[in-house]
Amino acid sequence: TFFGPKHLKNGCKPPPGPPSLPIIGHLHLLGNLPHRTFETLAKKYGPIMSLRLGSVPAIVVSSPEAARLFLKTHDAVFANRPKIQATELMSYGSTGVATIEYGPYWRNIRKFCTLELFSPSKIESFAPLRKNEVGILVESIKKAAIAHEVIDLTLLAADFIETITYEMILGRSKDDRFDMKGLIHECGRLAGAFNISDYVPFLAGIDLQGLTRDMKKVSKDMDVMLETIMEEYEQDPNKQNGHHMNFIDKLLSLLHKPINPQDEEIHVLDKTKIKAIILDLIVAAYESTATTLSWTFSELLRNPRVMKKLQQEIQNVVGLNKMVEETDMPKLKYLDMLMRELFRLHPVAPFLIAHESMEDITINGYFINKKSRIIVNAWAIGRDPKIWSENVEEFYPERFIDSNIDLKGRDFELIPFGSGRRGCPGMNLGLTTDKFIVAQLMHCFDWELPNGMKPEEFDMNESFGLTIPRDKHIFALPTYRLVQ
Ligand code: HEM
Repeated sequence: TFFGPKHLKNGCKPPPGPPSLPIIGHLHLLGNLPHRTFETLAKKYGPIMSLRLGSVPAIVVSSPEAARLFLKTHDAVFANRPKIQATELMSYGSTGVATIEYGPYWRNIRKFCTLELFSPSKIESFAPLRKNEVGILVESIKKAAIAHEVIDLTLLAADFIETITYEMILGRSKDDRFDMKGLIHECGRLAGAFNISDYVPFLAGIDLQGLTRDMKKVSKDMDVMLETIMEEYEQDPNKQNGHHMNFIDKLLSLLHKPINPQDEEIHVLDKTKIKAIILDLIVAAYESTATTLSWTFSELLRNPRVMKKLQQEIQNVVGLNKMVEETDMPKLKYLDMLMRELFRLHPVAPFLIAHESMEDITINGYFINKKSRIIVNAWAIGRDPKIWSENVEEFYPERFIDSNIDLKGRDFELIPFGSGRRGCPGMNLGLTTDKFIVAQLMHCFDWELPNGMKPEEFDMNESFGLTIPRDKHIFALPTYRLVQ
């Protein structure tokens, strides 16, 4: 079998796993929703489980204790990202901040992004943008409410996130020449797919699933968009050259210069590297934030009790005669619990982003090969009845009343943003945006399902990619509820 004697090291075996087939290993087991398949398999084989994806060894991690071992105790060994066809083709040879291999260049670009995009003062500096755009959104929903029109909430939320992503990262208003959100959505689908070409190399040329073809197309379209944006920037006579520079200005001002002149290894930024950084950022920012919103609205529509309780809390703190401000957020304790509950059930990146081991290592007596694919099943951890009691499937924010379990990467029961070196640097930015828009839309409107649909009939089907988007859009009927 695959796990023959050569895989024994110091008498240690690889972690347990199901029997595999020749050549394809376990690829045939995955199904359409692999996070669910892996959850079922881990119940039988344990929280550190071996799989073989064609020729690639993979370890599936499915408990808080195991996640702590991989993302904290031995974080440095697992801080690499695998090079897969998706990142090679769609992220300029795996050179963006989320896809690049672990090392000094990654550290420098991550530091740059943190300083220019994710720091508390930068997040704060985008507050007027969020406020303005949420205001516009509320006005448009108000019109629909007056006309008793059902609205596509998924689309409105996606447009909102697209607009602020453009402003924050690309430093410009949304541009109707490009379907950025469509391209990003396609990137997410392709980057999350288990691509046979990655695992069974001799089949790569055949492109059985048609993924290579789709990746080439989306990367070409993305490149046209990024090239156009960068060219227009360079030709813009008003481009900033003082202290009000935005993210893309700052990045472009480093063109042909080292990103960190003090570093022992000098990495000069060229145009392709800049495109790769931007691309990874817009994909990571848009897809996760928009998907989170769509699941939050889904759970609220399906659980009118929770929606009412949230509305009541905001009403008590803010009052019905004005809109929510971001400064109200720290007072909204129920909203905070609600978001933790949301990420427990819907960690939008079910497997985080794949990690890869950089050396052979023995963990809990199990031998793990260098270059193993590490799949942390954050989705399964959120639904483990041993951690969360029997009502795991229920959307019940009150479970956090007496619980300090937080979602920021310290508590391994709840890791929607991952943890450790490769954990999400955009966490606070994403959370700030999502919480504000959820609070505002629930405060300004009552929401009902269309055509007398009952909450329990509301469809919660998922599709699968790097994130788990809803299968279908959400339609709902708003009623304005503020007195002004
Ligand atoms: C609700 C919103 C968000 C969620 C749930 C989320 C989730 C995640 C997860 C699970 C990872 C992978 C962690 C790992 O592999 O261990 C990640 C990585 C990343 N996220 Fe986020 N994210 C969100 C928002 C954002 C935003 C708004 C940005 C940027 C503006 C962003 C930028 C990134 C980047 C650059 C990485 C890669 C980090 C690295 O490889 O070093 N994320 N995110």
